[in-house]
Amino acid sequence: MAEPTKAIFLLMPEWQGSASSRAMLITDGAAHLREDLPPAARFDVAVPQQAGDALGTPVARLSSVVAARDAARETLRSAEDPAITLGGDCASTLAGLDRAAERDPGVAVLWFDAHPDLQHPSTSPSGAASGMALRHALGLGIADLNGAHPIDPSRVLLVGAREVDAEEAQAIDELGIRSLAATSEGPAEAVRDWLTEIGATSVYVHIDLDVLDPAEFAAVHAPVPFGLAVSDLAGAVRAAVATAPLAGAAICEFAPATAEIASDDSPTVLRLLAALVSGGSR
Ligand SMILES: NC(=[NH2+])NCCC[C@H](N)C(=O)O
Repeated sequence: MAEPTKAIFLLMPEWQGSASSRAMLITDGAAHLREDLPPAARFDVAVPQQAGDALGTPVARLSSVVAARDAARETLRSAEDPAITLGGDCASTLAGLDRAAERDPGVAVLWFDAHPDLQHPSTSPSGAASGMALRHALGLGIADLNGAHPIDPSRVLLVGAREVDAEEAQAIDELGIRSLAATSEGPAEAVRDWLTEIGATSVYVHIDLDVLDPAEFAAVHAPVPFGLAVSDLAGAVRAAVATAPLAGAAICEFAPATAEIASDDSPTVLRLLAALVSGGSR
């Protein structure tokens, strides 16, 4: 039997990085998830309440996104166990991902998302920091949001991206970022093979819930058809953490429109959490 991974949970109800007019549903979603997290391992990140200011940049609500990231960083400073950030938009991944890269330069990043989040602020169609999250993790955005420990693009695998802006397609090409289509058979095996091929010494798992097929998961702002089945996503995550130890993770964009949708879909989030800490058999 595999040893479960001991992890801490960072509840980070950040919505300011989202472009949706219904972004505040993320706050409701976070409140819902909070109840299911073990209190002893749960840390509430002090996300500003106010929308914040772009600070003269093209990034909407940048001041609040930066303040939230810094608050998460502070929480992580003394943490030993891998951290799983949840309850926020995709930019909520930044502090945990940077922490994982600081601790292990050999970390590999699995980016499960309907979008590659590789927009640069200067070309972003929305100004949403969430759509620029991976670019900043690579250290290729603006100084306010760039990671202090940039990930090498060769250590990133995009899984399930199917709504890709032209600038993002160009970046994927130029940076040589590998990707796996949502429709590909057996994502677990492909993920395992890739981690082995690049010699990953740990793995950071970013999950935007919109990577899932809308037929199986409704609690996102803007569902994108033809996504991953829940069982395929959970299986790929289990395969990943069985191949390399979990360095950290984020589960983002849980935005249930109603209490009923929240109740229907939160078990899926818990299933993904279980997969993240499943440890695998090493
Ligand atoms: N993490 C997300 N929800 N990303 C959506 C991004 C959509 C688009 N590429 C943008 O930058 O606005």
